[in-house]
Amino acid sequence: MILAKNVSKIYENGAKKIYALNHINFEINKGEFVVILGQSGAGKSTLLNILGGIDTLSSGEITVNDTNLSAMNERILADYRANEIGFIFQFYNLIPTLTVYENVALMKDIKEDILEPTAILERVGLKQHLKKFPNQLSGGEQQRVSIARAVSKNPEILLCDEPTGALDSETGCMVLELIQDICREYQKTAIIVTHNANIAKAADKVIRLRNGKITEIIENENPISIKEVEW
Ligand SMILES: Nc1ncnc2c1ncn2[C@@H]1O[C@H](COP(=O)(O)OP(=O)(O)OP(=O)(O)O)[C@@H](O)[C@H]1O
Repeated sequence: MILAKNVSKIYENGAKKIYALNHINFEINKGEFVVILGQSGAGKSTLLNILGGIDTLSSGEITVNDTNLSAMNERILADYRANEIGFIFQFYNLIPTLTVYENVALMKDIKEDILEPTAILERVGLKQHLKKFPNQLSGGEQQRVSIARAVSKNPEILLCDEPTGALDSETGCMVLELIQDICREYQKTAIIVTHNANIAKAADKVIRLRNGKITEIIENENPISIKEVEW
């Protein structure tokens, strides 16, 4: 479904070139739960942003369902972001002046036929909180709103950048479990960037980055459930 061939991303800093991604190759199949691991500066967010169509690569090729991301013009890329991608960020990025319901329903402005916000908020366990504002919720609850928002567009791919980074380990575990369950139920592909190597055993595939290069790709035949992960 996603095929990356010889992908590089270079930032130019004066005469100095920084290879945020350095000739990487990988493949992600539909429905896979993929974890991207690596230390700070390894290139994880750069990769996620390119996959999400909010950044561009310098060379190489990424195809998603046989469509070449680099060949998309701005309008097609905007459609790709609207239809194919759901983003989940570390700090939730909810709009503080909108209610829980409104934060999800807002997606109608991006895509007409979204999943019904109340149903999806019910699925993530927030039925009782529809009229609350984000600052009246815990961090874990806010992240569940952002999961509902990402899933409401019914995209094929969920991109999650450190989704548990601001949460305690127990809440983080519940959030990851929810992402994993939702991906299985709705048959989504999830790509999760994290510093936390413990969740690797729960992934179908682990891509390990270091200084912009892939050092290892592991495929787990029998991934464990998030519940079984030792934190
Ligand atoms: N806009 C930019 N301009 C210049 N260099 C950048 C830019 N964005 C990222 N970089 C550099 O590219 C490299 C990869 O950065 P990236 O943010 O992808 O790493 P990361 O693995 O996500 O790190 P972290 O875990 O700290 O978020 C780093 O060396 C970073 O300094």
